[in-house]
Amino acid sequence: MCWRDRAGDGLEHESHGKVGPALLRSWGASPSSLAGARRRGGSRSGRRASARGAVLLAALPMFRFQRRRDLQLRSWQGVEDRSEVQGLGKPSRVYCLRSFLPKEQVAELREYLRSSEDYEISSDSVDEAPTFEFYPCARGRWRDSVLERLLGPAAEELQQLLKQRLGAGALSEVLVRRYLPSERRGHGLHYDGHAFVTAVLGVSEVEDFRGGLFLQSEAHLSSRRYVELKPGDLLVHSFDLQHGVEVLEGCRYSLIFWFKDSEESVLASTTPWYDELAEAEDVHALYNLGVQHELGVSGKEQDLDLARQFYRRSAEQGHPFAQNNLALLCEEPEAGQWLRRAAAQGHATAQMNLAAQVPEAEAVVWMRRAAEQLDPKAAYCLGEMYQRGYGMAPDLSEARRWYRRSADRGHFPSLTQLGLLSFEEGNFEEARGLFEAASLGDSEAFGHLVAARALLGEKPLDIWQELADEGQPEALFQLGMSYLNGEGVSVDEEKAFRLLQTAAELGHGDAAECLWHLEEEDDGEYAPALDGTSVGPREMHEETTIHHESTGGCHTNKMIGQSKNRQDWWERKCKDKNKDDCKAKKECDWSGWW
Ligand SMILES: O=C(O)CCC(=O)C(=O)O
Ligand SMILES: [Fe+2]
Repeated sequence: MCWRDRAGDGLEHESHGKVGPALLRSWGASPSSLAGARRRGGSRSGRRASARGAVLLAALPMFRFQRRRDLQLRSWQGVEDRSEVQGLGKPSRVYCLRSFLPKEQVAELREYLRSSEDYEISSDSVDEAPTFEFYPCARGRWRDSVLERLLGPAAEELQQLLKQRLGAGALSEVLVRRYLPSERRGHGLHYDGHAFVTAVLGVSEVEDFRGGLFLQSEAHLSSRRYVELKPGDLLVHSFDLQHGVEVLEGCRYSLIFWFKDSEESVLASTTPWYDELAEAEDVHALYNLGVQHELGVSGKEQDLDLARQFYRRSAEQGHPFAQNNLALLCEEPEAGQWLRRAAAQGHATAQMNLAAQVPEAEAVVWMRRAAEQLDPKAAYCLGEMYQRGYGMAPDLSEARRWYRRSADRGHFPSLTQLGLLSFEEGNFEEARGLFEAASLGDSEAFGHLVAARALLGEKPLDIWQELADEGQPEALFQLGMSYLNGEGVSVDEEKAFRLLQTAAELGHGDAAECLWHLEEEDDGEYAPALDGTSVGPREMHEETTIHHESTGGCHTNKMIGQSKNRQDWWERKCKDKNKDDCKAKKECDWSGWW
């Protein structure tokens, strides 16, 4: 059997004969579609919510705000809810400005987001599935005039508020996300590792979906609490709060503002606040610096020794993500010890990693623990264990059940597996439907889709052509390879190159690699075919590779935390850097916001 790390850490682990998932690291989220190649998604408005009012609100563990007060800002007056989340170290504060955006404005926003055709389907930095997101504002610059009109004043008000309260704050990105049943269902627990302060605006009506944004104070799912955001409510939190999204039913739209500490950090894409906090042994800052040095991102050089040092300092304080990532960077027996510590805390990623390294019977136990925590990848792996009879008797109905559970949580490869099971049973129509749904987020499904359609009477090349005409990168690649090798068509190198080039531009790694090798082999012979493109195949290959390495393997992290000595740090920063804001801060009740 071959298990491939679909979460991918860029290394494409494969272990033939040995069952077990490849090792998964824990990263924070990053603005993924800003880095690396992009693909444009078509309009999905046809798939919009039909569930409004039909979603039954079964009891979910909800996050409760403890305090409430009236608040007056420059152009907004309302109620602020506040609470604390106790994880590692000091409690982390969370604020919610109720009805920050007026109803009519949110209704206009919602309609705009529903009909927008701007959603990207490039790989997410956390789980590598298509993002279904877009950035109306990037690096502090708006690029969507409608959203700028609707949200610009609110972003400005927030920025002023942060400057007043914290002595720092500059709008970095605004991000729109949608969570529809056939597309994306959530985001695993993570930090917004690049953002100093995050503000999430409720967009959808609460009856349109079940679940949504959650905060989680410990590694295990049992500490997960969902936050109810009505349309227009704004949740504000700092970089040390771990959170995620899990839409259990229905459709949800969300709008996220990311602020950095200063305009310089926005322009340079850096996160200087971690450097100061790490000096005070802040467990979250240490972890985030570990990630940055491991990947060489956010202005940090890639340096695995430094990454190990930062992870170790965080892991020793009990941070499960740091323990997991450190385990993957050190030798046995230390590696196994860290992994067991993280898994014992309930960190699903570490449980999956451990399952990859222990004997079969124990592997099943750890994988089941991870799968039962709603982890879609673990559910997929458990399905595969049932299908293959790994550590237990094969059981196809249990395999299907776990694949279905995983697919319902948005894991596209599980749909491919379900399709293959239907295919093997000769149920080609059903298989075709499943492969079609899977192909949205799993490029492996394309080959199966073509096979199923061929068995239903169509010509494979016609199908690839049809999919290529729709701009599917895998189809462009396959068709390109057919023209290159003369498979089913006469050889046409120029056409092949154009197809491969388009596929590579859309982020198809194999296409970029193929172009790169061909250019190497043929010593620039094909250069004319590549004229007029801004990025040559070599650069494209490198870009795609960097994209995979920096964003892959990103199963996310499980802990909410808070920064030790943060108050001291803010005070110091305020004193050193912004005396005027410091004065304003005192007038504005410093104790309220951090
Ligand atoms: O969809 C949301 O409300 C939040 C998404 C999120 O946490 C993120 O994009 O980092
Ligand atoms: Fe986030």
